[in-house]
Amino acid sequence: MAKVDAAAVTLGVSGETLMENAGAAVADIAARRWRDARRVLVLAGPGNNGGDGFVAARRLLAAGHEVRVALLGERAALKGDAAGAAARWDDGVVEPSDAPFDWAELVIDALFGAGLSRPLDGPAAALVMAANASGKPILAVDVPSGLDGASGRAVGPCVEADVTVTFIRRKPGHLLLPGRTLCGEVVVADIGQPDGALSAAKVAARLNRPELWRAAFPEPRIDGHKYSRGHVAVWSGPLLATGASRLAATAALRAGAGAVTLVGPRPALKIHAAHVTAVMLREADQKAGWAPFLADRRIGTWLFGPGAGTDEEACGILDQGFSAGGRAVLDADVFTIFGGRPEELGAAIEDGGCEAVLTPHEGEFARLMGERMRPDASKLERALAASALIGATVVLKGPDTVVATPDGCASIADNAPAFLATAGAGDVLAGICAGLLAQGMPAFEAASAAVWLHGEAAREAGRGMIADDLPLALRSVLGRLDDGPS
Ligand SMILES: NC(=O)C1=CN([C@@H]2O[C@H](COP(=O)(O)OP(=O)(O)OC[C@H]3O[C@@H](n4cnc5c(N)ncnc54)[C@H](OP(=O)(O)O)[C@@H]3O)[C@@H](O)[C@H]2O)[C@@H](O)CC1
Ligand SMILES: [K+]
Repeated sequence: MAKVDAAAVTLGVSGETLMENAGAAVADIAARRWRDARRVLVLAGPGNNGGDGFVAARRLLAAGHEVRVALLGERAALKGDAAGAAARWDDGVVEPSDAPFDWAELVIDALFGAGLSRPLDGPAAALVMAANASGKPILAVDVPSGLDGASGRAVGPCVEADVTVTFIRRKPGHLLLPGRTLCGEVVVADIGQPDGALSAAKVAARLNRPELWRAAFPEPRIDGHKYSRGHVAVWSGPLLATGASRLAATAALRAGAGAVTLVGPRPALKIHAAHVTAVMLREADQKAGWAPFLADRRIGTWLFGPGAGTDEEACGILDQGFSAGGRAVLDADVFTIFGGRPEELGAAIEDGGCEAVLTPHEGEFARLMGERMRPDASKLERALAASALIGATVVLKGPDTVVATPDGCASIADNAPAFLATAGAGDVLAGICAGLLAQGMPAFEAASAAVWLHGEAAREAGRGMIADDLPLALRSVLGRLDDGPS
């Protein structure tokens, strides 16, 4: 944002104008969201976030509100645009310790934004804790004070906002947890930044929405047939662990793959046979494994991991997958097999000439990566670093699932409902992903689409859903995709 700011100034829009527009947007949203709030307390900090607060204070006063400003730091110490904004505030300011929380009906948090450089302590921490304890509605300017907008982390005390008004674009911290919950509802306001200013920032991460991948989403062709829609091979778990691979296989089919085959030992297939109809079954010869099947020219995509096990036999089957090449979705037990050895996983993927998508949750990710990650790295940074190290698309799952590619693209999802955290849901996600890859969707788009569809399917199924419900719920979600952007 600092680069965008600088580019805006070069393109003829001053910092003063941007700040005026930012403060105006805050005042406008405050007045519209809290129509009945007459008494507004603005908490202003020592930088430009505080400057936005002074602009909002002046505008709310002009609109007929009663406004008080509590300033952290000395008025004379304000610099640049913030000093200008404070100079146009004709009233006085009060000390933070005198901030009239009891009097206020709305609190505007303009203490710290993008310039937060360390955990809050002393009077700043006390003011943030008093704001949270006041029970009054809080509108945060840019980010709740104390939240790191780049990582979504709050290393010290942090404002818990009801609404956060940010500018130009969401920042990763608005989406990554715990940031998302500390922000409340996020409103993005334009502040008159000139066209072209945004290209100054290399935007690596995007919000996961259909607009991101819709153009690459596979459309069935009227002259197509089941094999032209892609064939997915899913390695089955053993006799007493077939459920996970069956969930994945069913999901791959629902995601539009033309054909899906569960491959495994006969005793496991007998269990599958009692459950599936459209999913095909193929016995893997005890010696030859699934290598002959994968060598079939129609199998372009294979999925290994859910319920697969980690014994020597499972490792051998996984090796056969790598040797077969093609597109691979690697989940669950793969991260135990390669625990602490991500470089070796990367080498196996590369040697096989595979295009791989890995779908670990946080626990599996930690197991796979061992000690390699900086402890303070954000989820976004960790997913990008692992993806670059391994040479595969990484789907780091959670309520804020990040999809990252080796060339530095990322998406962050915010649509998964809390009740999606349930047994088997991850297997369904891996299956959707495989189903989309099999239809030729590029890995980043396929993985991002799978994550979004998975979240929407859970919403569609509603509370009380279990993983078994998700594949069927995909039908309505896919149907709505045709209705245009949501
Ligand atoms: N294009 C845009 O996006 C636009 C952005 N705009 C706005 O500008 C905001 C960014 O402004 P900013 O860069 O001045 O930083 P800001 O957050 O006010 O804080 C810096 C001050 O806080 C201090 N400080 C830091 N940490 C501290 C701590 N823990 N405890 C105590 N002090 C601490 C730090 O001191 P220092 O670290 O130097 O000692 C410095 O004095 C942005 O969020 C948005 O609201 C709009 O106006 C226009 C367009
Ligand atoms: K703030």
